[in-house]
Order: sequence, then C-alpha cells, then structure tokens
Amino acid sequence: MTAIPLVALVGNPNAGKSALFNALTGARQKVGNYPGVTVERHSGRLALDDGRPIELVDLPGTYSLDPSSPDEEVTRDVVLGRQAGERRPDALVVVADATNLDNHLRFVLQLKGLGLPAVLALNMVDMAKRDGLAIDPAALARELGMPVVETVAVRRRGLDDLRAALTDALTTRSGVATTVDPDIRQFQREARRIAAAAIVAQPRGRAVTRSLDSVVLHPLAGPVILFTLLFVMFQAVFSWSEAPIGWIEGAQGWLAERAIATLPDGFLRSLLVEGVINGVGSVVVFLPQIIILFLFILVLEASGYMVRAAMLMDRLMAGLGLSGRAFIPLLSSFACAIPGIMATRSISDPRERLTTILVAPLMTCSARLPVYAVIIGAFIPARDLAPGIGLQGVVLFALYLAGILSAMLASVLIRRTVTRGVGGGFLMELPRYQWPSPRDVLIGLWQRAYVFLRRAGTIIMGVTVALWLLASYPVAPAGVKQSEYSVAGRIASGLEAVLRPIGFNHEMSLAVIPAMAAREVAVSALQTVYAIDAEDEEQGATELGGRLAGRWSLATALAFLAWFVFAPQCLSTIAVIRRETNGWRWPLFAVAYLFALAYLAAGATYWTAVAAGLG
Ligand SMILES: Nc1nc2c(ncn2[C@@H]2O[C@H](COP(=O)(O)OP(=O)(O)OP(=O)(O)O)[C@@H](O)[C@H]2O)c(=O)[nH]1
Ligand SMILES: [Mg+2]
Repeated sequence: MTAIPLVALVGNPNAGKSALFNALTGARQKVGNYPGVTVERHSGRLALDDGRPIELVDLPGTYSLDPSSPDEEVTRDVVLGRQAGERRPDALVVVADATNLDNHLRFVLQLKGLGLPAVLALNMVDMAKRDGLAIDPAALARELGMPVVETVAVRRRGLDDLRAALTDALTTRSGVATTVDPDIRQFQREARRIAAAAIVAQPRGRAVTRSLDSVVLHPLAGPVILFTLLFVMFQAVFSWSEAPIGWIEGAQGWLAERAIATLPDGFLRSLLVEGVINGVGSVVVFLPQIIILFLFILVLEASGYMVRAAMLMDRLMAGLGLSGRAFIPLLSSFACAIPGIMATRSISDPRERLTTILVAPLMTCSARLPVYAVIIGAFIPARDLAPGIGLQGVVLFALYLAGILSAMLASVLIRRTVTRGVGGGFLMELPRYQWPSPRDVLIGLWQRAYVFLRRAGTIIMGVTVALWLLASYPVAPAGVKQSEYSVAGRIASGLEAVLRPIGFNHEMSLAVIPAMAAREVAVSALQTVYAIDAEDEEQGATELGGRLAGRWSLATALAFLAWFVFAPQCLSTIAVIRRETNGWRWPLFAVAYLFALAYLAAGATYWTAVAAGLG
C-alpha cells in the first residue's frame, strides 16, 4: 500500500493557514490575528472528492525560504523533503492574503519555483471586498500559472473548490516549473507585476499609492527623483537659514555686550564671553540649518517615501554587496551614528550588520553640519551657479555625497575582505503614502533641536570651557602668541608636526583634539582660540567665518572639510561600536581605517588644491 498523499499548507504569517486547516480537517488549531501564531507542525486528515484520504500539515508562516534565517530554513526543509522524519509533501496549498496580494505573491512565486503541484488559496477575499479591492482569480491563475481558488477560511467558503483543485493537482501531479530567476528582488518585481494584472478594482488610496510608486520606484525616474529631493534639501539648508541665523547671532552679540558692560575685566568675564557665550554660541548658531535638514527628513519619512528610497537604494547597491536593509540604520546615521548603529540590530545577517556598523560613521551626522557650514560660509562665495542653485548648497551636497559614496565603497571592500560571505535578501512591505501629520513633524523637530541644544549646553560647553582654560594658561609673555605658549598650544604643536603635511595649521591641530568629544567642538574651539589671541574683546567677538577667511588658505580650508568627512571624531560612537560588537576589535578597526581615510583624503585635497594654485 502506498502512503497517503501529504499536502502542506504554506504561506506568509497571518495569511489564514491555520483557519483553513481547521476548516478543512475539522481540527481546532489555534488561530490568531498576528504573525507567528503557529510555531510547530500540526497535521490532520481529510477526504478528497474521490474519497481518497490525504494528510494535511499546517506549517508556521514565513516570509521566504531564506536559508539564512533558522525558522525559514525549517519550512524550506519540510517543503523540500529534507527535514528528518518528514516525507516530502506531494502537493502544496499556498495561502495568500488577498488584501496584501503583492507582498504575499512574492512568497508564492518562490514556492512555485520548487516545482511541486500547488494550488493557491486566495484567502480573506471577504476583507478585500469590504475594502473595495477586487481581484480576478482567473487572471491571477493565468499570470501565475497555478490554479487559484478564492476562500474565506473563517466562513468555510470556497472549501469545495479548493478540494476539487487539490484533487486535480494530485491526480495530474503536474508540478509547475520555475519561470523566474530565484532572486528575491526579481520575485518582488514579478509579484508586483502579477498583482497589478490581477487587481481589477481597488480603493482610491491604493490606486494613488500604486501610480505614485510606478514613478517613484521606476528604475530611471526613481533615482533621479531621489537625487533631486536631496539636492533641494541641501540648497534649502543654506537659503532658508540666513534670517534665523542672523537672529541667533544678534542675541549672542547682545549677551556678550551685556556681560562686558556688567562684569569687571578679568578672569570671569573672559571665561564667560570667550569660552561660554561666543564659544558655545558659535555652535548654537547652526540650529536653524539642523532644523531645516530634519524638516525634510521627517516629512519624507512620515509620507512613506523613505521606505521607497530604501528600496531604490537596495536596487542600486545590490551589486555592491550592501543590502537595502542597511538603509534605515544608515539613514538614521544622518542624525547621529549612535542611533544608527543601534538600529542595525534589525539586520539579521551578522556580517551585513557588522559591515553596516563599520560604515555608519561615514554618513554625515548632524554634528558635522556646523563644521561644514562655518567653512563653507567663510570660503565658498554665496553666488548662484544657475538661478536658484547656490554654490554653497552644491558644496554641502557634495560633502554629503562624499560621505555616502565612501560608505558604499567601504562596505564593498569590507564585505569582500573582513566580512566575506553571502547575505540575506531584502524584504520590506511598502506602506501607503500619506500626508505627514504636522504635529508629529513638529514633535520630531523639537526632539532634534532639544538634543542639539542639550549637547551645546553640556558636552560642548564643558569641553570648550576646559579648552579655554588650557589655552589661556600659562599666560604668554609679550610678543609670544598665547595659543602657542599655553598648555593646549604645546600639546597641539606635537600634533601639528603630524598634520602639517596635510595642510593643517596650529589652530586646526589645536581644535581637532577637543573635537574628539564632539565634532561641533571644532567650531567652538577655533572661535575660542582666535578670541584668546585677539587684542581685545571687541575684536575677540568677531564672527568666526570672517576671521577664518582672512587667515586660512582655500587649500587648507578644503583639507579641513575633507578631514571631517572621514575622521571618527566622536568618542560616543566608538563606545557604541564597542558595546554592539562586544569587544575592542571592531571599534579599533573603525578608528584606524577612518583616521587613515581622513588623513589621506585631507592630504589629497590639500595637495590637489595647492597644485591648482589655490594654496
Ligand atoms: N475575515 C477573514 N479573516 C480570516 C480569514 N482567514 C483567516 N482569518 C483570520 O486571520 C487571522 C489569522 O489566521 P491564522 O489562521 O491564525 O493565520 P496563519 O496563516 O495560520 O498564521 P501563522 O500561524 O501566524 O502563520 C485570524 O484572526 C483569522 O481568524 C478569512 O478568510 N477572512
Ligand atoms: Mg497558523
């Protein structure tokens, strides 16, 4: 006697497999409206139309047959007949949620590639109809090359048709052949195409999302749109911020004047004016630009566009060995690498995760913005390249691009060497587009502003004041430069020997040491050092940009920018890498390669600029 046929119920989590299992076998399996309800194998019997008995097994839901994820591997092994103590199923009933067709079809296509006789149970059609979504099962069957039966498992509807289709599939035993290349991105594209062909009516919101996506995710138009959006964002950072920056500078000047007018000349007044008000003020002045940057990022996130950008990036980066799964952590690293590195916990593949952690510090965090902005403001003329396209915004865009491109390049190199091995695919559900809620955006902006101001009031102020003390003492004799004679100055002189070949001067060498605590400190440190060397307080309060423009060569300024694209000038990031990788090995690796890159990039920039006659 031959064993009775074995049929497996497979599909994405929450598709209704257990509900269907119960309806077909009369069993009482636990069903629940959240993914991952069924975690072990259950089987039961039912009779086909011709009276033949079959054994039906209800499997845990999975999103794909990705061998890198342990739970998906079980499903894969069962379906392929590789699981110990389990025979290979003779046929599959693939269950898909009609209300989420394209996402579920992706897995259907993958399962179809296995070549087993299969029937698609298009479940939850009641929910689809309620939402105004109509799917043509005949069209779907034609496109898929697989019988399709509409079911409502919880109402026991479509069961007879399902049994009939299953009887057919088992009798003819016609396995459906693979038609698509087994690549998750191909499945995704094919699933979207089939869903679009089978859906005959859909709610308005979905239709809007679909037509927007056909443009936004277009292989050519998509990247162009993404690039344009980012370009506009960086233009806005400069062009919208002028007035509010003026207000902050005004307030800062007024505060300094008040302090000078009320306090007697001496230690306290110098500390307050040079260290606190002007030092910290030189950083706080960049608040408007940070707010503008985040206004764009938050709106794009809330609208549902960012997930699309991740998909686009995934496609672009696929050949580079970096997955789109890394996009969200890398995107958060534009705010700060620390939450970005923490967000890599969502990356299941350990090698991909480590690579993402190692390149996250290359994404331009908001702490670099003050450094970039002060140098750009001082050295790049505020003229338009074309109407509406300012040169300063273009340079800022280029700096961000340099960070992104080097992160991509670094990840290719790291993936080929230290973290070699295949990674998992990238699956992401696309949410619908929606208007961002102004309230949520405002709350988000407030949080960013608060974090920035808190940093200014704590770590940046603390380090700046400490630097002011170290740079003010011992007091230099007449004719000797204070910033060189002081404790800080002497330490910087040691570093200057190393940094001079890449165009750095004494003040810059002095600024990069305290900037290890936080990059913005580079700005307040320069402000403080120049103020200390100034003849009087009036002159000391001169705006930093103007002061730099008169003293640094353009080549030196550009080298400083290049340095900050790469340098791991942030102790907290190093600490977080240590925590997330459980040891000193990777943080030290990151520090070493990033400083090496910074040195090479600054040097190359400096010498190229000198050779071009900009020295
Ligand atoms: N309206 C409607 N609800 C359904 C239908 N089929 C299942 N459900 C409900 O959908 C939810 C998920 O059903 P399950 O059978 O637990 O899904 P599953 O595929 O077994 O999920 P996992 O075990 O997590 O993989 C439950 O709340 C069911 O009651 C259907 O055809 N129509
Ligand atoms: Mg289940």
